[in-house]
Amino acid sequence: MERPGRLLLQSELRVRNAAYDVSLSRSLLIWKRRTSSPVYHPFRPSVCHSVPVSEIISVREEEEENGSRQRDDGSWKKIREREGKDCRQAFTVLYVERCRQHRWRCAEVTFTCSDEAVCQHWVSSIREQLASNTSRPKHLLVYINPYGGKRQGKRIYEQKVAPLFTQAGIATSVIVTEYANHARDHLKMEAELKKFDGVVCVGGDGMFSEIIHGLIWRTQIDCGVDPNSTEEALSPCSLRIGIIPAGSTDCICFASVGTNDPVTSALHIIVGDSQPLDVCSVHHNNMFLRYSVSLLGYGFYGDVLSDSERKRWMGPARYDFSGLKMFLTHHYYEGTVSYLPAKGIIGTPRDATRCRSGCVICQHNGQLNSERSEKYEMDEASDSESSGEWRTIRGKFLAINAASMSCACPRSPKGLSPAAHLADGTTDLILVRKCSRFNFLRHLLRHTSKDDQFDLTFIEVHRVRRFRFMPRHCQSDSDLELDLHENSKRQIFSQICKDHPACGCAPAYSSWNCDGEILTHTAIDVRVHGQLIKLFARGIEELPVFEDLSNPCAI
Ligand SMILES: CCCCCCCCCCCCC/C=C/[C@@H](O)[C@H](CO)NC(=O)CCCCCCCCCCCCCCC
Ligand SMILES: Nc1ncnc2c1ncn2[C@@H]1O[C@H](COP(=O)(O)OP(=O)(O)OP(=O)(O)O)[C@@H](O)[C@H]1O
Ligand SMILES: [Ca+2]
Repeated sequence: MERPGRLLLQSELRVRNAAYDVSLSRSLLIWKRRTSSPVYHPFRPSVCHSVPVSEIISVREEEEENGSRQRDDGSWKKIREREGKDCRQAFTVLYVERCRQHRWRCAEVTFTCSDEAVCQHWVSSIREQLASNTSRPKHLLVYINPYGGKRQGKRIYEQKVAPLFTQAGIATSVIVTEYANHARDHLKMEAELKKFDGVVCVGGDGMFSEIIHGLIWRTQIDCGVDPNSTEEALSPCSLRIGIIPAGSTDCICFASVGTNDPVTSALHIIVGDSQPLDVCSVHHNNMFLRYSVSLLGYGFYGDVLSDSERKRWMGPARYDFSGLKMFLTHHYYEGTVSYLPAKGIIGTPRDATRCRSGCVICQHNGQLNSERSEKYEMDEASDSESSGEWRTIRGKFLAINAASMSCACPRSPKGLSPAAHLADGTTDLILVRKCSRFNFLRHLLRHTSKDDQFDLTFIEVHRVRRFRFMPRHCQSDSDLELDLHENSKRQIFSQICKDHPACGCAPAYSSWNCDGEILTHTAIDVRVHGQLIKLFARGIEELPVFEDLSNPCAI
């Protein structure tokens, strides 16, 4: 609980006709029921509420006419007329109320006071406090994907989010995308980012990935950095991004807020939260492909995604059907993984830490990472293969997953890598070697339970800063032209085999699932850029501990 600062205002006001002592300080609004009778009522708890000023959404005056009160949205609210008393002034405070499972909702309380001047003073004082909070957005650029998830993006925004933004006095420019990559291209070329202090993504993980692609690209261009380079450090984006979940997995929203509820996300945007986030850049032979913040998956998750793309009409259920189909098909893929283990960090993929609000591991490793990037700039040779720090693993894999965050989502509440951190500058590389369906099912089941996901013999996990993957069939460039014919023949066969599952042979290639989009290449080079972007979120809050004695109501 925040300690109350210096008192700014203190009055006796009424809430539903009961008398309350109401006080406003720099950090808290408190209203405490006056125990009217001098005798202490041992059974009546002295009702006291306190709300941090940083979580007040807005304050509005209530006009009153003949005993009933008109709200801003035109609906009428009866108030009990006080016999013979003069007309009373009233104002309503809207504030964040925490519910179960990290959900937030907008609660309101109406104060009536006898004297109009007092009422005006309260409204203007609270408004002054809100206006002085510079981390709150004033003008947002909103992209709505009408096509993702259950195709409810527009309805979700219009019914649940826009009214809250209006209440909070936030101006919005809304763009409903008409085709894939519309948002990315608009951000790259047309958007005048100077006008806005935030971007809102109404859609799923794929839409978010598209938006950060546009935003990061634009930021590099504006800062004179070549976005294609594999060695140059990228410039961080100053604009925060809010996610209104309207997709099928929504794991980025789930892992950074703790729930995929649109109202909760809208409230985190309104109060102006800020959560840094790692971003992976993916290249193929020095050509930039895409950014990833949640899952880069080859093998199982890649096949699930490519099979589900044809079933988008099923909405989110498409993943379960494709998942079952790919589980039964049980293909494995050969290739070589090389990675650069993260040095000098605290935390491992199998420790008991969890990334929560104010995560010390992200703060510690994040700084380390920024210091390192200066050093890195100097002697970037240190990262080349010759430095000997790189590890290489060759083998047959059912899945190769790089989780830059826990990837917690409704399907898998703990996530693919429960101890992964949002902003620690690393990604957890999970290698699932060829094994029996039974064992693979044991591994999958652990995604939905709390057991240690990695204590199985055929699984290994490494916390890395960079990694590369080369499928076995993809020869190194030198001898490529020699058996190009051989290769293309094999690719043709593998394509034929892929299209006709009846044929028993396993295809040589899977595809990479990059935040829910299929990558165009399988041989990739991935780098983690620590805390490259920021979300309108605060990480998953620890469950509220019992009100400690420093609770302002206890005074
Ligand atoms: C038997 C129960 C097994 C339950 C296994 C649950 C695993 C769920 C793991 C979810 C991991 C989500 C990672 C997030 C990736 C996102 O960036 C991306 C874009 O949104 N989403 C997907 O690629 C979407 C990926 C969604 C993959 C769903 C896979 C469903 C597997 C079903 C296997 C059933 C086997 C049953 C055999 C009897
Ligand atoms: N107007 C549009 N028409 C067609 N496709 C679009 C449109 N707008 C965005 N897209 C594309 O739709 C794809 C999927 O969108 P999104 O990720 O929001 O939904 P989803 O895939 O169901 O959710 P998740 O990624 O969480 O599983 C994105 O790659 C995005 O580029
Ligand atoms: Ca990370």
